[in-house]
Amino acid sequence: QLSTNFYSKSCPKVFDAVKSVVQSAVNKEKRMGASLLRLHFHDCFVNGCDGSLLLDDTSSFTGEKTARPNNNSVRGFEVVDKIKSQVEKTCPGVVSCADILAIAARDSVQILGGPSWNVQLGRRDSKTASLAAANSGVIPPPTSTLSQLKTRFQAVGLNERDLVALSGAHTIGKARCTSFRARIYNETNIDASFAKARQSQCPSTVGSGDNNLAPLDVQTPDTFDTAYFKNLINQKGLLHSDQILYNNGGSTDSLVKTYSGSANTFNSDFAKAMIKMGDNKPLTGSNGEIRLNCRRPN
Ligand code: HEM
Ligand SMILES: [Ca+2]
Ligand SMILES: [Ca+2]
Repeated sequence: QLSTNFYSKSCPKVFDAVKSVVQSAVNKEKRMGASLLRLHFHDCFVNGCDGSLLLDDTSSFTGEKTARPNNNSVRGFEVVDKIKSQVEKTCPGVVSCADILAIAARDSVQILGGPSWNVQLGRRDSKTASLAAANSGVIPPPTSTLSQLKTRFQAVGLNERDLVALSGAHTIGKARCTSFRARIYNETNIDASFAKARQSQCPSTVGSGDNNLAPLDVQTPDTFDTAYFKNLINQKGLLHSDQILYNNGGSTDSLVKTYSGSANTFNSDFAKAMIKMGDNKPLTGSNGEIRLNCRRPN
């Protein structure tokens, strides 16, 4: 039901408006591109791409921001607010927050050196959000096995190829010590000097240094490239869920090799998979609403 020309009459300037805010946010801090990309993922995996993640808690529901995968982790809400207020100035009441996340994700990837694609549009915003849904495991934890990752992606219409391509998003951005502690101290499929370097900033004791950050891609944390896949081949994946994609004999090993050697294949598969992910259960027609403020229902 979505289409690339959804706003061509009602808000043709939406693309310029989003892009300019994303550009200045990334100019200020490269990591923000990663953070914006992740927001679209965490929105789409919980009850579809409906902007639910953006809602603050209200008296009638507790939202998703404090859910396990999100708490002290997802960021970029102020940038989304800035985009929304720019877009509202240009075309009041027309563009959904869910669509803004999809466009901002695309722009972020492109600005950091990755592919671009035509974003499918026409999503509407949810009037509510669910802490329980966000905590239910639909967003897989970094401790997941490969088969758990596949199941979670399959549940939203994404296959194994999409899983590997989309995991390539970890070519940018950062993770907290608490997300990779178990891997760097306990696992064997990890490069020894890499583990040592990470351990120096992430103490083994649970609760100490939990929020210390490390780049997901040890080589080029601010560039959207294929270094992530080269890291996996060198056993330098930061998360358990990263390294599991290249595990000597695993079903995804050959895809990792393909992407590590071909930016064109990776870029094209990543773009396709992003469009598929963005197609998950959108609200359309008269369902949902166009929120005026992304943080609360109208
Ligand atoms: C395959 C399953 C996935 C798992 C288990 C996973 C897990 C994680 C974890 C644990 C972090 C670090 C969070 C923290 O420590 O605060 C992270 C960061 C990130 N993830 Fe994923 N992720 C997955 C897939 C994806 C997908 C599909 C995307 C986007 C298309 C994505 C984009 C990102 C980005 C860009 C960051 C860095 C964010 C920042 O620096 O603000 N991830 N992910
Ligand atoms: Ca959602
Ligand atoms: Ca990179």
